[in-house]
Amino acid sequence: MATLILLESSPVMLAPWHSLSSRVLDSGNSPFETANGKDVWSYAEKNPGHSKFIDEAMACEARVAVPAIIEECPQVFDGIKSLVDFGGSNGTGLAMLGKAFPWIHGIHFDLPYVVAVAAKVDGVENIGGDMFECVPKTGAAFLMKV
Ligand SMILES: C[S@@+](CC[C@H](N)C(=O)[O-])C[C@H]1O[C@@H](n2cnc3c(N)ncnc32)[C@H](O)[C@@H]1O
Repeated sequence: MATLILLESSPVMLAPWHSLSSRVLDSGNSPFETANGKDVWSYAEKNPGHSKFIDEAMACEARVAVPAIIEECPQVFDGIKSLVDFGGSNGTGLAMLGKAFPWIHGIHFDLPYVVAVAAKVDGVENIGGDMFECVPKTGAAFLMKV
């Protein structure tokens, strides 16, 4: 979990804590936007190093959470032919699900700049897009921390 702790304690992520009043008293902008000039995902798009930092931090949490899902509730995936991981970051979680349940056609869906640098995984299709505008057709949806 080291990368997650390093991300959350980085100057970019700590600065919003000093701008909490922006939400309550001022413009209604999020504290992140007040501190860093853009919302969190636009900021990541313009700062590839920070985006990679987020992806790696999400992956270290996924390496803990997804094996627990696979071990504790495999029956959830019975009969599922296709599954979209919405906001799947660098695809770490979906790759683990695909390995555990190889009959599932996985679709890794995230913002285009995130998918562009995600690893290619056998049995997994990468699709970039904005989930608030259009989503791929699928049998099931997987959302973790989104
Ligand atoms: C907190 S991360 C969660 C990552 C992953 N699901 C996990 O739990 O490890 C949120 C993800 O949602 C993606 N995201 C944010 N807004 C999105 C949108 N409008 N459409 C698609 N993906 C989006 C981000 O790029 C990011 O990868």
